Amino acid sequence: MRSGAVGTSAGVGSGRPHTGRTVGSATVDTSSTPAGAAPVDVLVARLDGGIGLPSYAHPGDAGADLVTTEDVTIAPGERALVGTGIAIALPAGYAAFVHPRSGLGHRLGVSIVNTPGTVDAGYRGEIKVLLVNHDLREPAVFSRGDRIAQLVVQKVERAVFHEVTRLPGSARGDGGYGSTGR
Ligand SMILES: O=c1ccn([C@H]2C[C@H](O)[C@@H](COP(=O)(O)OP(=O)(O)OP(=O)(O)O)O2)c(=O)[nH]1
Repeated sequence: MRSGAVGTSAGVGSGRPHTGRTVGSATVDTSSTPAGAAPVDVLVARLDGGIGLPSYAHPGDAGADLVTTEDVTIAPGERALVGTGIAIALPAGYAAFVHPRSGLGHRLGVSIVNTPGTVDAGYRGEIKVLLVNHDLREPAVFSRGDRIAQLVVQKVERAVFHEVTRLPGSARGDGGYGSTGR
């Protein structure tokens, strides 16, 4: 929990321990994981000593912020592959997804070309972010240490693909691409 004028309260009526912070008369859930779920351990190698570990801005955030190791200016409509200075080893059965930050999209028109980027459990290289500046007029300017993306760690399934000649029916069928109307 961040320092500040926040308190810890016991859950009421849930029958289980519950941590929260009090904002006005409301209690805001500050648990960073679903009830009873332990956080997953992810090994991190810092490839750039001046860069910190990925970090969650708030309890309960899904994405841990990633920063750029370099100063970079992206011209309107251009893209740039940017290093984050970290490499990770995820447990088997997990992947990490590199998502854009909504604030950068709103403020600068910056997103990620291949959003979300997929970091495989077996990948040991530096996590990089392929930023794109969608703004038509203004360059996007980032300094070393600026937060450029967020990393969401998730469990993933491995599928076994079984070929069939005919798929089971469904309510949607092959409708898509606006088939339900506007
Ligand atoms: O935004 C991203 C996306 C991917 N990667 C790294 C981790 C991932 O495990 C690896 C390969 O990514 P992906 O499978 O998307 O790349 P590909 O174009 O299919 O290349 P490859 O042939 O290497 O799989 O690149 C990143 O660092 N950032």
